[in-house]
Amino acid sequence: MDEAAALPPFAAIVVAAGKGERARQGVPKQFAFWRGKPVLRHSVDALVESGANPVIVAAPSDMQGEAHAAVGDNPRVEVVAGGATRQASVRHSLDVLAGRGCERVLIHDAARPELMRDVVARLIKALETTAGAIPVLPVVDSLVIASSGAMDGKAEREAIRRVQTPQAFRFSAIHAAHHAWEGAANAGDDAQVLHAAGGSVALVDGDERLRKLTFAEDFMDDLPPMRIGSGYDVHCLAEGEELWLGGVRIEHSHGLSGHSDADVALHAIVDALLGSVGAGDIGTHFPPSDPQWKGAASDRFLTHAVGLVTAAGYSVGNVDLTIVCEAPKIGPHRDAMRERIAQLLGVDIGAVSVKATTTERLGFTGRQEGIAAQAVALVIRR
Ligand SMILES: C[C@@](CO)(OP(=O)(O)O)[C@H](O)COP(=O)(O)OP(=O)(O)OC[C@H]1O[C@@H](n2ccc(N)nc2=O)[C@H](O)[C@@H]1O
Repeated sequence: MDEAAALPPFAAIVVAAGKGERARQGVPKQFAFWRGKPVLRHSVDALVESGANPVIVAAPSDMQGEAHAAVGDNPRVEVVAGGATRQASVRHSLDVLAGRGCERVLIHDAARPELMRDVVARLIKALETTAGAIPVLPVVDSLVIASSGAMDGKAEREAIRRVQTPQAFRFSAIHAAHHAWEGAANAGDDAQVLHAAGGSVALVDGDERLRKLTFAEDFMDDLPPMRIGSGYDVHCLAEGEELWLGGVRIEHSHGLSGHSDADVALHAIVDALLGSVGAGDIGTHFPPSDPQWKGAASDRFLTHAVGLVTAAGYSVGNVDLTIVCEAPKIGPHRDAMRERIAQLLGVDIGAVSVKATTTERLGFTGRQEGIAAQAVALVIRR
């Protein structure tokens, strides 16, 4: 039987308002790519698939757009502004849910991307008998009490558990507890808030896969050492247009027409880089229907693609570009293109190959109606 179908109705809150600088991903870690999509997207999708409705995502107030982009268009997901602290984000999200008849709520940290349906089911079931339930794991290492840098006794690990999220609560209990919280210091988690209000908190089995992504190396431990991507683009040749190829302006009887500067060579490289980390294609990031890209220089598209490769935990290894056209001759401009592309990619010129070929006057390129370009990119785990 489908587990989601067996669960009673519940809402979810995903706290994603932190800065996450320790992960050094260039963006807050909840928006960094991990296993092919933003960290935040993983648990939001898992909660939606488990039946959570709605899923409230508390994101930084100045990154609401990034949060919407990260979670995609899902009618069951609502993005709200988080607060200055995790607790403020949770309290505000609970207030957003108030009055909607919500009886159960899961509260989850976005930095824990792997969320298993069986953990959700265990947590929701525990609410039949307690006001709160949290997933925990035993401590396997021996523990010591430290004092001034020295061992000051042994701690009984049997009495200690490692706590994870999501944490499940009867809505009325946790909502009241957050508003009653007197603690000057920020509560470590929501179970402590409920416990301080006298609520009972049950322990259920957690899962090692629910680990929190905190440091840069957390983003790399399972990444394949290398990934490749390919890109292909075409643009029409037209009189009165400028000809930009490989980031270089070339004098020619015709130029390329398009929404941007139509640099078909850079576009192929952009798609190869985006493809290497599964980040869509150039048109999803820079829609030709979006007026802001009218006449845009394509080097900014390449810079954006390199940023996404970096955020995914990779750096550019090498790129191999082939320009397909009868004219102009690419040879005289090859090294200028290689130099400009290497500069944009942040790699040595030796990592950039620029080739050219005619199609023996065959097809649209042979009739000089347009220029095509294809590229392959290798990215290497940082
Ligand atoms: C660089 C930009 C800047 O706006 O414009 P140009 O200067 O090339 O015109 C665009 O990003 C250039 O996007 P590009 O992807 O080459 O344009 P198109 O071929 O028209 O595709 C636009 C979008 O439609 C999608 N698409 C395209 C063809 C197709 N049969 N189905 C699709 O879903 C693609 O995934 C792409 O995201």
